[in-house]
Amino acid sequence: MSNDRILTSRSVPGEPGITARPIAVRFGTGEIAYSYIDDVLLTTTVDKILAYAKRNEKAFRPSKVLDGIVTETRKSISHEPFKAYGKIVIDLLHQNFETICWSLDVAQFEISKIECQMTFHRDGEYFKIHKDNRGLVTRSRCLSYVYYFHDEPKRYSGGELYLYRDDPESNKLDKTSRLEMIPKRNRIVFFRSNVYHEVAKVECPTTGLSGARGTIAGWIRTYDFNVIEAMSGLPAQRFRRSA
Ligand SMILES: O=C(O)CCC(=O)C(=O)O
Ligand SMILES: [Fe+2]
Repeated sequence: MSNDRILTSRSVPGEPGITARPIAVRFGTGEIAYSYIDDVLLTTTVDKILAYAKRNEKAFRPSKVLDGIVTETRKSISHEPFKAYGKIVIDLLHQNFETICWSLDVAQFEISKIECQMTFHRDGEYFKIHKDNRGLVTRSRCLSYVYYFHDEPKRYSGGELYLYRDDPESNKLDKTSRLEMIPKRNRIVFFRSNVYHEVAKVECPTTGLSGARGTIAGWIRTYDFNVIEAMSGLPAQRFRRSA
């Protein structure tokens, strides 16, 4: 695709869990682009994250949307805020922030906060089409990231991440514009939080977290009202600086 970009990712000094893989790639055009970096953590770190999740399976709860648990919209289990190993991913995002912004044609902005949650989609689970920044409390999310991990060999099928554009004329979701990303172990994907996206239903023959579709996902937020308004198309005045 002519619009694809090859980017250079940086390792994080003093963080042995992160590899210095040199390539990130972008797919798609305009606003429904996503970019990714493959093989981003050491394989031993991926194994440790999986082992951590399985050891802490009891800490996972049904995933929520803004209105709480709404299983017609979102079905999965999450662990939030996710501290263990979250720091590695957050360091990685800080270190590669310039590259990530460039890959998505977003001007660099002042980061207020990076959120982080660990989620598993098991057999039959999904997340229907949504944007990550439509609520008052989520409006300051600018960029979304998703790090993928799962047992090897991969046991599940489905679970694709689909991105959709807004039709510029009607400002409504254009379902015909679907861009597909098939989750790959040890890949981190980035997209703008104002892009419609969905997680297709997962099919997985195993139970529990074994073989399921694991992610560490979250959002890079800003304080900057101008950026919030430009990215979300919604008024930002009601945010305090801490939001
Ligand atoms: O798991 C994914 O691929 C996307 C997750 C997502 O859309 C979210 O957590 O808001
Ligand atoms: Fe999302």
